[in-house]
Amino acid sequence: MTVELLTSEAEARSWIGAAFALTEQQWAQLDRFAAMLVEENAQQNLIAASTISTLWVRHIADSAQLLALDGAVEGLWIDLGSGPGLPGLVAAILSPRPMLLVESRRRRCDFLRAVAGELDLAHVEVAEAPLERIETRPAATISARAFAPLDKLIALSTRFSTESTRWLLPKGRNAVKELESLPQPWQGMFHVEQSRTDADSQILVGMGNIGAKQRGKR
Ligand SMILES: C[S@@+](CC[C@H](N)C(=O)[O-])C[C@H]1O[C@@H](n2cnc3c(N)ncnc32)[C@H](O)[C@@H]1O
Repeated sequence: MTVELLTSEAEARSWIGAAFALTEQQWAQLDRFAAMLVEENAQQNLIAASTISTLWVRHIADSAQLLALDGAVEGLWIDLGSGPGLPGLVAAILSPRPMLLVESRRRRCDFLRAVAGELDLAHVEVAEAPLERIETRPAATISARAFAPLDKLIALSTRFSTESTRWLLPKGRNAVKELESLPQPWQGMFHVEQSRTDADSQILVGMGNIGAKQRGKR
């Protein structure tokens, strides 16, 4: 499907406002999150400095577009390797669904907790540990942005999936290549969506319990 690319900060804001019918409070929360992200970036490396001038396209809308692709309307969303909350905190501002942010680095978790606290996002939980050590919980949605190569990502996270889990995996330029490297039964669980924020990037959208389909078998 053809999507209209967001090419400016104004377009990114305008698309988010229209797509999610934002309240004033949500606008204020997104603006505050963006400001805290830029401020904290001077203390720890959260986003490339070169992307600060295009923060709304490159990070906020880039994260928000995942929520627009999510078929699940309720249930736990788990964001793997959340870093500064991309896409997890953006999705949590736009949706009241329970959000589990999994992040192994303490300073990043401190930032995630600070934002969730200041923005009063009581439905956000921060799991400060490697994903490998997180207790298994069934997820309605699993997202992972710049977290791990696809095969590793699936191996680490399949235990959180059920037959109705929605997978939202922005994969940049290598999306199709990574998908094609998966065993056939897993490939069939995904389709590819064009990113709204980068003409060369794509998002793998999947559905189901990957663990239930054994590697190499149809
Ligand atoms: C490249 S960053 C991406 C962060 C964020 N998703 C984004 O798009 O900006 C990957 C993040 O995953 C975290 N991470 C890597 N391996 C992890 C693991 N096994 N469990 C939890 N977090 C992990 C890193 O600490 C880092 O914050």
